[in-house]
Amino acid sequence: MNVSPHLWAPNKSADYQFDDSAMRLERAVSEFRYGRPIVLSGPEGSVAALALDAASPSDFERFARAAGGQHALYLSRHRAARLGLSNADDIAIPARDMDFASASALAYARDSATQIEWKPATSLMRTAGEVAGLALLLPAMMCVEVPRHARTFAACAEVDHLDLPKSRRMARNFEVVVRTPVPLRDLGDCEFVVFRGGVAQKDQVAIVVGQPDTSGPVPVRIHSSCLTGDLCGSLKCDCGDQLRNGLSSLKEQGGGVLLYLDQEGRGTGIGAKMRAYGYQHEGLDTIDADAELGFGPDERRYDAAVAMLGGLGIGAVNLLTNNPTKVAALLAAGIAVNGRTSVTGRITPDNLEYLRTKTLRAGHALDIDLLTRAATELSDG
Ligand SMILES: Nc1nc2c(ncn2[C@@H]2O[C@H](COP(=O)(O)OP(=O)(O)OP(=O)(O)O)[C@@H](O)[C@H]2O)c(=O)[nH]1
Ligand SMILES: [Zn+2]
Repeated sequence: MNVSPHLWAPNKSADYQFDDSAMRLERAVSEFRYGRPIVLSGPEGSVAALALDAASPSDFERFARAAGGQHALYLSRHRAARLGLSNADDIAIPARDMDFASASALAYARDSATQIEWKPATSLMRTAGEVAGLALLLPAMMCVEVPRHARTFAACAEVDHLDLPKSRRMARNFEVVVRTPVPLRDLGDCEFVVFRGGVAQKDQVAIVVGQPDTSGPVPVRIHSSCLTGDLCGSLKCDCGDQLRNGLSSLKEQGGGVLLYLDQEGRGTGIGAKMRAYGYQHEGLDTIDADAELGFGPDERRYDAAVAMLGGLGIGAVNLLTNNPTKVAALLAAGIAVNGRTSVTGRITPDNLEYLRTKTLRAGHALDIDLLTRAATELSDG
């Protein structure tokens, strides 16, 4: 049936305009992950960026051709420090004659060449680095300034320099999708509360054990997902034990809440975590292994946790953790932390160094004497 143009009266207020920061970021995150360039724009112009971690050699070549040789390799300050280039700056290394293998080696291989020319990264490149973080990609990308009116990257997803600061304000917009009872072994009645929101985030789950009284401080465990430890019983960390001991402790305390956050690998993602394991097998500790890949010691944010506690009507907690950053994040968000209890797991030959690094380098409240005795006993056989 043909509709006469006279009968079609578009309602302007119902148009799909989609001009918001979250949408632009989420599209850019998705494009980045598929190995396509994105464009970052600000008052100083525009920069196109291609995430090395997601790009194939042919994506790399295509980008280099489009950039006309003017492109540079962006690396985070953590990676720059590992290469001995800069302790303070994210950097940009001119890449005219760089091939895919050399760029990848500079981005994340050990013992890469260190005598190279570099400049501090521009602020738009740093914005691209943050988008890579949201996309759970390594903070390493090819970048090129896009001349005004150039059409080369016109089809690419675009992010405005203000989108990230704006999206940080949206990072705490979470809604409850569903609440459903799930009986759990040894714990009895529990309820799973699924939250959806944030920017480029998966759904997050709160597990309510028993019926905690939210009028006072609630026993709470904030647990970052660990596929290897929680699900598969990996001996390389204590996460699985902490998950189960944490839930049991909530029951013993008469009920409480476990927030299961989508923060695999301290917020770097399962891909980066497994790459970091490769470097741990070569002898690096967990923090240096992450730095080798360009990451800081802990890339996690706790906006989702704060939003979920708010959604559950919890304003004061007794936190089950050894991690001072979690306590600080809640306090900074105005949540009262009335107490802190340790949650521990088994010490094994495989997780001993992981636990020692947490204590000595990340300030976790674990008993270092106990860990040292365990190390001696394990080495004595
Ligand atoms: N990058 C990296 N992440 C790891 C490694 N081992 C475990 N993880 C991650 O470390 C995080 C552990 O999180 P949590 O269980 O919340 O523990 P935590 O920060 O140690 O603090 P508490 O358990 O609360 O004391 C999870 O995101 C794991 O996926 C590792 O070797 N490298
Ligand atoms: Zn773990």
